[in-house]
Amino acid sequence: MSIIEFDRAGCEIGGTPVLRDITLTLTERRIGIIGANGSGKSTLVRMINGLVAPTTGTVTVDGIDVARKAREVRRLVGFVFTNPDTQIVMPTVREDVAFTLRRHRLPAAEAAARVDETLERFGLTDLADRPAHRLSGGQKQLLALAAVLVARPAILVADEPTTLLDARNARLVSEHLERLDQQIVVVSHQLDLFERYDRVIVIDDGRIAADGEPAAAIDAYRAAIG
Ligand SMILES: Nc1ncnc2c1ncn2[C@@H]1O[C@H](COP(=O)(O)OP(=O)(O)OP(=O)(O)O)[C@@H](O)[C@H]1O
Repeated sequence: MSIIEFDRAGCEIGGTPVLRDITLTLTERRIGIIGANGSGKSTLVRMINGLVAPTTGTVTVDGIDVARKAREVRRLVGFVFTNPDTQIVMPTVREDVAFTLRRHRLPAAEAAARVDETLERFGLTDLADRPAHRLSGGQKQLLALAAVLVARPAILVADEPTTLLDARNARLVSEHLERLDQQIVVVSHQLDLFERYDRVIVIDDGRIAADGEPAAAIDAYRAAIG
């Protein structure tokens, strides 16, 4: 697993502190982040791939400073957003997954094989030539995952990846997430998603309010929100 390290990291946006003094070393395979609306979860996970830079302290991934070397960090850290529509950029399912690999300069046959293998893994083979924007919400989220994971990042960060999905599709996406070999960091309000995770961190008003085994951290969060 990679080492994600927050060292007294803080973030101010427009003069307002959003995260304060976060010190964390994340080495577990499956990490969940929970907390109330506006507590700072998205900002925290966006720091892991340099989408947001800390305004104090540092965040590093395997020793690489995300503020200084965001591009290098993004090769290690894939990011999936809540709304897959914001991530789908190509007309068809296959083209969208293949698009990610354009920067990788792989031999064409190898790139095609990787795309096929990734489509298969996410149950998208039969939909490969369909217009991506016409997929269902669940299929779109699987496509967003496939398009990020085809590049084989060491870490996958997912910010509320099941929020827009119905219960069946939410379960499908969360099962795919759990099966990944990658280290995953997932933000969700759907607390049962984290039952089998290795570690859960509770964020409250920009600070770490609890951190540990899922059951204990979730109980602490439930107690705090009454
Ligand atoms: N780009 C921005 N400009 C202004 N304020 C921002 C920006 N990004 C975040 N904030 C503020 O920072 C705080 C934390 O936001 P963040 O999105 O990290 O919270 P969150 O815990 O992910 O919330 P939610 O559960 O609602 O998604 C909020 O008060 C939000 O309004």
